[in-house]
Amino acid sequence: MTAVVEAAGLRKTYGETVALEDVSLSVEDGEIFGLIGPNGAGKTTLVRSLTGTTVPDAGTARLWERAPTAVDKGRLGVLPQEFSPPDRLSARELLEYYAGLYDDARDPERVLADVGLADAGETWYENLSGGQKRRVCVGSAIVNDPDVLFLDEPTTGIDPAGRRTVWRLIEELAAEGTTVLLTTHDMAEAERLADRVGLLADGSLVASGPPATLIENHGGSSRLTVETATKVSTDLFGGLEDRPVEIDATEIDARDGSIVFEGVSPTAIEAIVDVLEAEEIGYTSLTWAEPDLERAYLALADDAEVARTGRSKSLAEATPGGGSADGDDTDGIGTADRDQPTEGSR
Ligand SMILES: Nc1ncnc2c1ncn2[C@@H]1O[C@H](COP(=O)(O)OP(=O)(O)OP(=O)(O)O)[C@@H](O)[C@H]1O
Repeated sequence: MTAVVEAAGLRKTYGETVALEDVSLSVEDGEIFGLIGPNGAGKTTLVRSLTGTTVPDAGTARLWERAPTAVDKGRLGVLPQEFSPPDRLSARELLEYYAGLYDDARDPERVLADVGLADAGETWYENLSGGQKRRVCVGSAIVNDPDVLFLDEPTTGIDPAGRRTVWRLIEELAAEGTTVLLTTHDMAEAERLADRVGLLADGSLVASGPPATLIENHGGSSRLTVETATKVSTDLFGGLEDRPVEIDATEIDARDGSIVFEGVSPTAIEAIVDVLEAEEIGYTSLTWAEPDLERAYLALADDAEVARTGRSKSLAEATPGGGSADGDDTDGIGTADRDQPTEGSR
């Protein structure tokens, strides 16, 4: 396999903000690479470095072993996070316009159908719904039939059925050999589409690998959540050491209105239900969840946060009012007199 997209030791700062710190990755020919990470982690900055729309302070970005700015633009498809095409063109006219910029473009009518807009071709861009607008933008990024496609949150605002349409389209493009770098906050999207996923946190690539490997290594274990009308004591299940009933779980955690069994085996469900019924505890639902990419992501992002600040963000977020768990507000951001370095092109 050949590396088509490569970052080596990329660093990018904006004033005091370190947007990227020593980021290295490579995306192979025909691969879909998913880039995930919290808001402000540096994903867009990485995409912009790789597409030549921002210049890193250090390190190199390469497409087919060349500087991104030296690559024939006809071979690239780029869907930025925010994209504002001319309002007063219809969806069809917009795709025809973008197709006209390339010597060898796809049929705009076919692209309209591919993004699920065959019936909205006559509608002006400004009159399309938010999700329809995003579909046109996805269409405009693929109209030149690119060899490498950068998609920054392609399905934001698109309804679930439309999302699947776009997912199938991305899968088809990859099957035909297009290399895709996909930025997303939708873990189901990353899990379904990506051959490999990279997690950026605070400008650093903290983990990468196939979704199944990240899930296996960081996704925890199977979990049963029982929604109850009242708070239930874990003592009912005998704690972990001294159980009156054998509940096969690694951790039992009582919360307000729910009790969570971690590392629980399916055979334990019957015993749990027996306890609830014997104790006459009403419950509204029992939800079984296998580890998934979302849980792996949360665990990895939290590890990164702890490494950076010494504190768990999930704890801080669980605190009413969104303050930090220990009440320390030294991280609060003052708005007065704040330097806000910008780069003109953003
Ligand atoms: N042009 C700019 N000027 C100043 N700061 C910037 C600029 N672009 C990005 N930043 C800062 O760099 C950091 C990384 O931003 P970036 O947009 O790359 O994050 P992201 O991972 O794409 O976030 P999101 O998930 O919210 O889209 C943030 O702290 C952001 O405020």
